[in-house]
Amino acid sequence: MGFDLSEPKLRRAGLDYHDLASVTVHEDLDSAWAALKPQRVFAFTAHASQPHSAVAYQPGDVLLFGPEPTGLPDAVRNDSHVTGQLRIPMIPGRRSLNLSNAAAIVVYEAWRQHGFPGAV
Ligand SMILES: C[S@@+](CC[C@H](N)C(=O)[O-])C[C@H]1O[C@@H](n2cnc3c(N)ncnc32)[C@H](O)[C@@H]1O
Repeated sequence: MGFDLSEPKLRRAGLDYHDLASVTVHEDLDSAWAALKPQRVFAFTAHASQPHSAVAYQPGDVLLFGPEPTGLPDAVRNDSHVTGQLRIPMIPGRRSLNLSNAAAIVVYEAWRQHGFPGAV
């Protein structure tokens, strides 16, 4: 994953919201595929050409992001479970967004497409 999920750091990063998140740590990618049995997996990378907003997100979709320092390795991007590679548009000359911002943009887009269920 590329960062430490140990309790003090997670608590600090998540402020008082962290216990609202449901987090599962899988042993490795194969264990994650076995547990999730995904129909569709979107790998997010600045190297893709299709924009993240071009997809109609569905329940059960897996959104796959790379670790902060290195991004997704080629072997993961080209894993047979990955059904699409998507890019979040950026202004020219920028290499990438940080991981939390990238994840927030995509999750929010999926939530927006479904009419923000559960929002107030
Ligand atoms: C900080 S970035 C990784 C940077 C890494 N040094 C690189 O050049 O690939 C962490 C993760 O955020 C996601 N990400 C960041 N910017 C993105 C973009 N413009 N489009 C899609 N995914 C992005 C990717 O999943 C990436 O692996």
